[in-house]
Amino acid sequence: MQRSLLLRCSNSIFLPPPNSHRLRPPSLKRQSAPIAASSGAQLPLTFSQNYRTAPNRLHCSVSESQWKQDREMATADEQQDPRIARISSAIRVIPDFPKPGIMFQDITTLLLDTKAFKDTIDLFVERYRDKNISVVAGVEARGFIFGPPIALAIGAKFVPMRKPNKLPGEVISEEYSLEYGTDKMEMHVGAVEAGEHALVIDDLIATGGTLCAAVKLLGSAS
Ligand SMILES: O=P(O)(O)OC[C@H]1O[C@H](OP(=O)(O)OP(=O)(O)O)[C@H](O)[C@@H]1O
Ligand SMILES: Nc1ncnc2[nH]cnc12
Repeated sequence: MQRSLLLRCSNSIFLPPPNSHRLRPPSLKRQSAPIAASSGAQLPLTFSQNYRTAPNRLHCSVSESQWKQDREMATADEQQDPRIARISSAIRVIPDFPKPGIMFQDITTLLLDTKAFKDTIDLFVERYRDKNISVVAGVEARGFIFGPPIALAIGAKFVPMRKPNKLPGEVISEEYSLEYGTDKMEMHVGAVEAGEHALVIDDLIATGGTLCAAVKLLGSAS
């Protein structure tokens, strides 16, 4: 089993002040492992599953020990790869946006830093190439920024997971809770086939609701 890591966790939810937040590199997490929780556990940014062989083993929960293990591995990664600190510092943190108490993780500043942006994509590509991933599922909107270059580089198709009523074809949907509200995610029927390995890409995990919805959607697509 490989690690579950993430690009950025919303510090308003899980962790103390912004400076204690560090960028975590991407990694592969397979269906056999629990991936996420809404009860204080940090979640993976990316997720790969083979939902044909074991669809019922998918859980949006992660144990405390798994969480600690992921943190330790992430810290080790940060110490070993100098790109991670640079990427982390390129993400601007804006307190009280869009409402009091939210520490908004603003990745637009990362996009202005050409090296940090490229390093971000490269980290994911290095981790996920040659892993038999045929689908990169990008979560609207910020997963549309990071997902396509990763998909192209690893030779996978890109599947947009969109806000409701945006996709013109037949869709499957999943409702979920956000840090500040609720939303629904939709995916085109037929975009993903049974047996494919999918990698979910988004910029940030706060409650984990979005990631869980994406994983459920992929699971029900098979
Ligand atoms: O872990 P969660 O609590 O589910 O939150 C994480 C999600 O929230 C943000 O998107 P948002 O819904 O704000 O939409 P946007 O990207 O369109 O602004 C972020 O880009 C993730 O998709
Ligand atoms: N803290 C946060 N920063 C940026 N985007 C978010 N979406 C949900 N919570 C967020």
